[in-house]
Amino acid sequence: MIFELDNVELYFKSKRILNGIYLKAETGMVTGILGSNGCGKSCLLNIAFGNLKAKYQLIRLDSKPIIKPLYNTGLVKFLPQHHFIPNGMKLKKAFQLFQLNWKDFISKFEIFTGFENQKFINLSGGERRLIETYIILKSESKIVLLDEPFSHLAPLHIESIKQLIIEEKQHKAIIISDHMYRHIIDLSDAIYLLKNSTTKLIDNIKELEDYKYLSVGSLS
Ligand SMILES: Nc1ncnc2c1ncn2[C@@H]1O[C@H](COP(=O)(O)OP(=O)(O)OP(=O)(O)O)[C@@H](O)[C@H]1O
Repeated sequence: MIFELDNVELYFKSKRILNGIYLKAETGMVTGILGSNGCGKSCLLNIAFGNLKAKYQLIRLDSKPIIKPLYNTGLVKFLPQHHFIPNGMKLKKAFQLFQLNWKDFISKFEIFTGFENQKFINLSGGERRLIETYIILKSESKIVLLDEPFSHLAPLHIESIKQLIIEEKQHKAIIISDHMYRHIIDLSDAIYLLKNSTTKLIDNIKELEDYKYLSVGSLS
């Protein structure tokens, strides 16, 4: 499946946030979005999901325009920056709702053994992020949108989530944004830099320094 987001123009009052955006993602690929704070990465993912309506936007799936919000197609899962599992929900209930097997999860993340009756609110920030990222990555979809999945995660968990992303991309198109640019560079088959309201497809990662997203020497 090929997902395209095209010709996006977003304003908040008279402030232009996005303009002339193009982004393509496809099954078998991880598409990374990099950009500085406030450049519009979360807005872009919310527009893709259907949470936010821009002044102009065009979404195509396999070249066909999609008019209804993408979340209504049943094809997409979205990890937003904020938590989406209710505080009082037990973990086993969250897994049930997303039709995921708790034992499969435990086989990858043993430290959660015995946590199935815990309420979401009783987990640490990193534990909550890990559970939500796992649920979004593993549950049924064709397109996955991940907004800062690595926030609050310990290095070993980041490596496990990266491994999961590599497994899941075999049958999904994955779009990911995070400030941990080295992990994004590692994982991505294509990278877009969001700067001056628009996307630039990065051919050579040195361009990330040329466009002043990174300071010179960061990549050496
Ligand atoms: N509901 C809103 N009303 C007004 N302005 C908004 C709203 N939501 C976002 N913005 C503005 O739009 C811009 C882009 O926000 P966005 O959250 O997409 O940035 P981001 O690239 O994800 O930033 P960060 O990396 O810091 O999370 C920011 O200047 C933000 O202040």
